[in-house]
Formats: sequence, C-alpha cells, structure tokens
Amino acid sequence: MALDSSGNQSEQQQPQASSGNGDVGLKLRRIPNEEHEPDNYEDLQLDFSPVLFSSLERYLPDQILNSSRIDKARFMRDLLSRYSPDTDRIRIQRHREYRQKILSSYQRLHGEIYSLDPSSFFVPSFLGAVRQKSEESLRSIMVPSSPGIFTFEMFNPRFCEMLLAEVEHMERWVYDSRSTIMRPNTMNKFGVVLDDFGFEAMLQKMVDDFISPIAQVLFPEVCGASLDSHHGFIVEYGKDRDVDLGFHVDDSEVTLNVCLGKQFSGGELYFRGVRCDKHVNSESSEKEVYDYPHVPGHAILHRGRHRHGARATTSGHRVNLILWCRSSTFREMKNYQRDFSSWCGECKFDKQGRQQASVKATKEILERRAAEKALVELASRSSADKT
Ligand SMILES: O=C(O)CCC(=O)C(=O)O
Ligand SMILES: [Fe+2]
Repeated sequence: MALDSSGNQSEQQQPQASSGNGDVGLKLRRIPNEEHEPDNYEDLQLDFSPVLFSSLERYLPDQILNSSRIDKARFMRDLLSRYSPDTDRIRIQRHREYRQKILSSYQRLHGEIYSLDPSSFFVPSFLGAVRQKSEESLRSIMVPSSPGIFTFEMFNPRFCEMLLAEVEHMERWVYDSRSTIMRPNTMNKFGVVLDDFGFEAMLQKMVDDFISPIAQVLFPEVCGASLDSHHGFIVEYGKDRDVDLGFHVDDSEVTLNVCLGKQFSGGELYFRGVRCDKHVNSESSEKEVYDYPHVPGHAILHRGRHRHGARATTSGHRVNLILWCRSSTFREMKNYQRDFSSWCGECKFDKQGRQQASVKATKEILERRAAEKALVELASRSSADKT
C-alpha cells in the first residue's frame, strides 16, 4: 500500500484528531509514551524503515497519537523528510526497491520462523531469565568470561536447524535466480542480510523484548535500554565460504552473535578491549586479551566497540547469526561528549593517569606548604630564643 504525498490511501480512514497543515507546529514528546502500543507499518510503502515508524510513534504528541494509522504515518514521514538529506532519501528508496524485489520473488522455506515465537526459538533457561527481568536472574545464565563480554545458551537446536535450512534455501535462490545480493558488510564475501529477506520485524522484536532488557542491565553506559534499530545478518565460514574475519569494531552499540552450527573446527573470536573512535588503534593490555570458541546454540554479547576478529575456520562449515543493535539516543549523545572513560579502556587509562598526576601535584603542594610553615615556625622560634 503506497502513501502518496497528499496522504491519500485506499485504507479506510478513522475520524481525524488532527490533519493536514495543522500538524506542522506540533512537537514530538521529549519522553516516549512507554504504555502506548505502536501500530505496524510493514504494509505501507514509506520512504523510511517501517520499524522506525513504530519506534517513533511513542514520541508523537497526543493529538497525533490518537489519530488514524495513516495520519500518524503521514505526520512521521513529513517530519523525517524534513531532516533527511536528498541523498539519504534516494539511498533509502533504492534499498526499499531492492528489498521489495527479493520479497516478491523469494519463496520462504520455513514461514514460521519469520515471526518471533520465544518458546520455540529459545532454550527455557534463557526465556526464564529474561522474563524474570532481574539482574540476578540474567547474571545466573551468564558463563563467566571476560569483563564486558557475556556468553549464554540461547537458541533451541530445532530453531538453529530451521534457520540454517532457510539460509541454505536463500543461497540456492540467489544462485538459481542469478540474483546479485548485498552481503552483510565490506568484510564478508558470503552470508546474507536477514533484514533484506523479510526478517526485520522479527529481529527487531527480538531486540526489543530480549536483547534490550539484557543490555539495559549489562551495558547501561551505551544506552542498552534503547536499542531502537539493528542490522541482522548471517556470516558463513569454511570451504567455499569466508575463511576468517579481520580485527575490527562493529557499527553497533551492542552485538549479539549466536552460532547456529554446523560442525567445524577453529573460528574462535578474539577480543582486545573496548575503544572509542580516537583510541581504536591503541595497544591492548594483557587483561584485555580474551578468546572465545563458538558453541552451536550459544550466544556471545559484547559492546560493538569491543575490538575483535574471528580466526580461520579450519574445517567444516560455521554459520552465525549476528545482530548489530543500535541506539539513536546513544549516537546523538555521543556527539556532545569527549570523555568515554565509562567504557573506553584507553580513555579510562588516560583519566586514571590524569587523576594520579593531580593527586601527586596536590600532595606536593601540601607537602611544600607544610615545609614552608615548619620553616616559618622554626625561624620565629629561633628569633624568640635570641631575644
Ligand atoms: O565470525 C564471527 O563469529 C564474528 C562476526 C563478526 O564479528 C561480525 O560480523 O561483525
Ligand atoms: Fe564483529
């Protein structure tokens, strides 16, 4: 369903609370209305991601929030267009057409995995821990690893099998239809972007209902509670696939990486500390060195800025689901900050150095003052002795 510039739709319209030019002066709320359940915009042809519309909906002023879905979509589209440069708009439009082309011709193998079904996707320990919503319950399923890195069992073997089969089915479709698809990022020659194949809404729900509540507890300093978008993809290693992955940071605040299988050796992740943009190439300390061997069904959760790479998969076939989870709030806040010592190892080290230097300088001043005072007292005592 397309939304034309006048907002006319074939969908039946409800009475309008506010419409047309009258909306222009209305401002978004500063604090989202968390109780409001946003509409779904998947079926509308919009210039921006439907997920963005659902997220933005909670910030709408009451006058718009109570109006029809179409009016809300029109209001948000106009607002976003005002802030989006033309080049962005063209890029978004092309990407939407690209996705539309895939969706209109790709036949799903397991349609049931395109909607989140927690009890069939997740193991009971993971489901129970997130549902209890306490820090204690979340920490109880985490395997001790290294500071800022959390590992836990997450996917049921049956779900792993179905997703693996779906990925194989996608690759076969790409080959048979001679389609050219966009690979997950510049580092991978293989793998698929799940969001382009219709998984975007399911994966964002996984982020909203499961990853954000965990990140809120484990990564509050990068706005873990407000992960409002993601890039969800599959990486594949082994014979006739990628071999390894170079040292890098992810374009995410928090990354979830789950191994789906199959059988393989090698492919360990290696970590070397969290860094901000300025310190991304700095040395790492011994304490920051950590290696993680993948286990099918198990997840590893880390900050996107935690420097890492993947060693060569030396035999077999390794397939992982990666979710780069992003927070627009964190990205906006970052523009106004210089000190990232709450999460960057090097900023923290610099800050400690500055604090130690300042303590040392203060101590020296106090010692000098005490010595001067003692000298004055000595001098006054000796002159009193003489008289
Ligand atoms: O191969 C892996 O498990 C890691 C992949 C990764 O770090 C990435 O795609 O950003
Ligand atoms: Fe990565």
